[in-house]
Amino acid sequence: MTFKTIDDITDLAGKRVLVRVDLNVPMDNYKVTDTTRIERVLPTIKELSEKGAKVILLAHFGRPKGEKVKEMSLAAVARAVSDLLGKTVGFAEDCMGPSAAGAVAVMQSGQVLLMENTRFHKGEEKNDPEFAKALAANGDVYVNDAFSAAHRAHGSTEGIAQLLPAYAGRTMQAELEALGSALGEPVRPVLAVVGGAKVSSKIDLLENLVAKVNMLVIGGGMANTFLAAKGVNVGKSLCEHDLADTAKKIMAAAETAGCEIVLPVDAVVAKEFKAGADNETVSVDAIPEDGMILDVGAASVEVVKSKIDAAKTLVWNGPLGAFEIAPFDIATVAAAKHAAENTKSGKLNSVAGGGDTVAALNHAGAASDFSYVSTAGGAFLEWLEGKELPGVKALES
Ligand SMILES: Nc1ncnc2c1ncn2[C@@H]1O[C@H](COP(=O)(O)OP(=O)(O)O)[C@@H](O)[C@H]1O
Ligand SMILES: O=C(OP(=O)(O)O)[C@H](O)COP(=O)(O)O
Repeated sequence: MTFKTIDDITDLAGKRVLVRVDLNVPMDNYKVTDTTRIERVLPTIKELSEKGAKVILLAHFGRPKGEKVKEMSLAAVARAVSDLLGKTVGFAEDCMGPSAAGAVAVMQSGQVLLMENTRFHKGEEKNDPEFAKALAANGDVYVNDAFSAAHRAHGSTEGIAQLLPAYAGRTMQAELEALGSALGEPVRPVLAVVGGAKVSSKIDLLENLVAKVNMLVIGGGMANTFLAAKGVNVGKSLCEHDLADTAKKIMAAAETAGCEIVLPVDAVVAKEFKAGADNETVSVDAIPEDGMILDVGAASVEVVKSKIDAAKTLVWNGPLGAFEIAPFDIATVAAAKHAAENTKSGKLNSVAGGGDTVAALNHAGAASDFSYVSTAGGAFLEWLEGKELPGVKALES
């Protein structure tokens, strides 16, 4: 597929450039706790700004479902972008309408403005053409630098690209090139590790993924849904019981494809979701009724390590446990360090991605030893499945 890049935009000086970025960063009490995604979009912002464009950033944050949710405002993120860019980043209270237009109208060449969360409008996720039109009204051209949101056919990732001349940003280009060269023809056996909390939005892609990989380790919140589908009582754990049939279908597809599915054999359970909560490690057959699985147990970690040893290529999205709250980071840190060691010694090609996964690898001190770290989680897995990503497709020239 070919697409235009920033090199193809003529006469950038003074142009209003709407840049879709992914600023869906891990946050704690209005403080950004991992800045990787921001750092990755800085080259595009800097280049456009240095070439005299008016740089207008569009982004989503969390899943506010079309409502204005204070905790999901991008105002705090604007400050973090400003600090890392070393330049003031203005903030518009809305991504469309009078406040957006007013903020854009007073911009000078080279200035940078971040618009409020696009998902505060229902039209974003519906990819409503009227919403896309309202976004497009503030720009002359559109640049998509959010590879990690390119699996979403939303107003700011797909709809808008139909309305304005559309170009790929530097990170979008770099991600596609790096993933192509790291995983275009992966050396087998290939191991996928999938964990995290976005169960309903990622479970479907596992059905195709099992046909592409030799082993699939399932951890984190995702594992609970599979365990429950197998009749395990997961107590009060994060679990999507209504997806039991989907989980069963995936396990059947894996068997047909000859992909080994590895589920936890033990779990660290607690009664509260908080740092330092009292916890115990139990077999998955003995989860207390009032317990929550917050990490996979030590025996499961050993199994995961042995699968990493058996693999020549690793793709990883989603932490194995609630790594933000100690001690439920133990399994994720141990697996990350093990994969980093195997990569350093040349035994493993390791690719990991996802906002929280990257934060977890940084927390483990392992990110720099991975072969490649993508900003994308779900998008990267869908790319691996061989799916066309709507946000990328819309850039096709
Ligand atoms: N057993 C679990 N119970 C609840 N939350 C979990 C569990 N395991 C992992 N998580 C949470 O999953 C989140 C990351 O999931 P996800 O957003 O899917 O990953 P990524 O952003 O890397 O794609 C983290 O915030 C982590 O706390
Ligand atoms: O964080 C993201 O994806 P990821 O958790 O798969 O890395 C992207 O910003 C997409 O967010 P979404 O999964 O709410 O559409």
